[in-house]
Amino acid sequence: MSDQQTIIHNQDATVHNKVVTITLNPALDLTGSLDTLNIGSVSLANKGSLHAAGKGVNVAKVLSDLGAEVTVTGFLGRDNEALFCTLFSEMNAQDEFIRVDGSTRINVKLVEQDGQVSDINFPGVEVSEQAITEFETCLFKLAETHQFFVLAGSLPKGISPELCASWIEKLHQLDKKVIFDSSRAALAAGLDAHPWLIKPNDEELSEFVGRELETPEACQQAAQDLASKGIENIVVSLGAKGVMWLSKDDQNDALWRYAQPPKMNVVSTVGAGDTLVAGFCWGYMKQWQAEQTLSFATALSALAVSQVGVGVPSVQVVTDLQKQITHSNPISTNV
Ligand SMILES: Nc1ncnc2c1ncn2[C@@H]1O[C@H](COP(=O)(O)OP(=O)(O)OP(=O)(O)O)[C@@H](O)[C@H]1O
Ligand SMILES: O=P(O)(O)OC[C@@]1(O)O[C@H](CO)[C@@H](O)[C@@H]1O
Repeated sequence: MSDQQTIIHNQDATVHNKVVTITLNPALDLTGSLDTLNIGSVSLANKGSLHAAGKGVNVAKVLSDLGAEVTVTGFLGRDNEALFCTLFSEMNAQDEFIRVDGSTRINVKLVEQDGQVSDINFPGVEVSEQAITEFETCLFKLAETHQFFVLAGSLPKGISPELCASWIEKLHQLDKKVIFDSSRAALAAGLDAHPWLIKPNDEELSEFVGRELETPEACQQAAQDLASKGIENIVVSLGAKGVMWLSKDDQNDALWRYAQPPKMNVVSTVGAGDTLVAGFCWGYMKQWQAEQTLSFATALSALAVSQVGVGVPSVQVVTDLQKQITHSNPISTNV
C-alpha cells in the first residue's frame, strides 16, 4: 500500500465506536435444516430455529459482537417484537425502531446438507405516513451524534425507493458515511444518492447493469461504471470466490483489491453478506489500513458461513482465518 493510499484510508482523524444500522424491513428468520429439499412434496427438517434478523439487524449483531456501540432503527411490527427486544438487550443496543401496527414478517430459510440455501422472503408490514415522519425525526436526530450509518435490506410497503434514496442523500449532505446494501429498485434509486460504500453481490450487480457478468473482468467493468456516480467504495461479493473492492485514490484513479477466503465447511450462507458489510464498517471505524480491513471482513464473512445466524463466536478464529486469505495484485485503471 502506498503512503498516499494509507492517508486516504485514514483521512478521518477520529476513531469511531458508534454506528447506526437501519433495517426498514426486518424479519424473523425461520431456518430449517434438511438433508434435501423436495420441491412440490414433503421435506422433513432435522432441526429449526427462529431468530430476529433482517440485513441491518444482522450487521448490528456482528458489530456489537466486535465491540461497537450500536443503535438500531427502522420499522418493527408491534405484535411480535419480543425476539427483537431480547436480541437488542443482549447486544446492549439502543433500540430506536419505530413500532408499527401488525407483525414483522417471517422469512423462511431452508438449508440443505450440502450448504445450499433456499430463501423465501415475505413482503413485510405496511408503514404509515405517521411512522415515516417519526422515523425521519429519529434518523436526523441520530445524525447529530453519529458518523456511520448502515442502511441494509429491502423496503416495506409504504416506502418508495425514491424516499429511501432521499434519506441517503440527506445523510450524504450532512457528511455522514452511509453504507448501503440493498437490491432491485431500492438499489437502483439509492445508487444516485451518493452512498459512501455499497456491497452488491455479483447477481445484484448483474441485475442492475442488465447483463450477465461471467468473469471478474466483467464484474470490474460494471462496478467501474457505478463508480462514475460518485460512490467511493464498491465492494462486490462473489460468494466462495471472495471479494472485489473498488475505491479511488486522490488522482481519481480506480484501485482494485481482491481477497479470496479458504475453503469453508458451509452450514448456511444466510447473513454472510451482512457480516462482510459489518467487517468493512468495523475496519473503517477502527481506521485500519485498507488491506487489513479487507482481509478481516473477508475472514469474518467466511467464518459466518460455518454457522446458522450471524455473530462472532471468537475474534481469535477470525484472526487465524485472516492469515489464510489470499490477495491478487490490485489493478489500477482510470475510471
Ligand atoms: N462458501 C463460502 N465459503 C467461504 N466464504 C464465503 C462463502 N460464501 C460466502 N462467503 C463469504 O461471504 C461473503 C458474502 O457472501 P455472498 O457474496 O454470498 O453475499 P450475499 O449474496 O450478499 O449474501 P447473503 O446471503 O447474506 O445475502 C463473500 O464475499 C465471502 O467472503
Ligand atoms: O428481503 P431483504 O431485506 O432483502 O432480505 C432479508 C434477509 O433475507 O436478509 C438477511 C440475510 O442477509 C436475512 O436475515 C433476511 O431474512
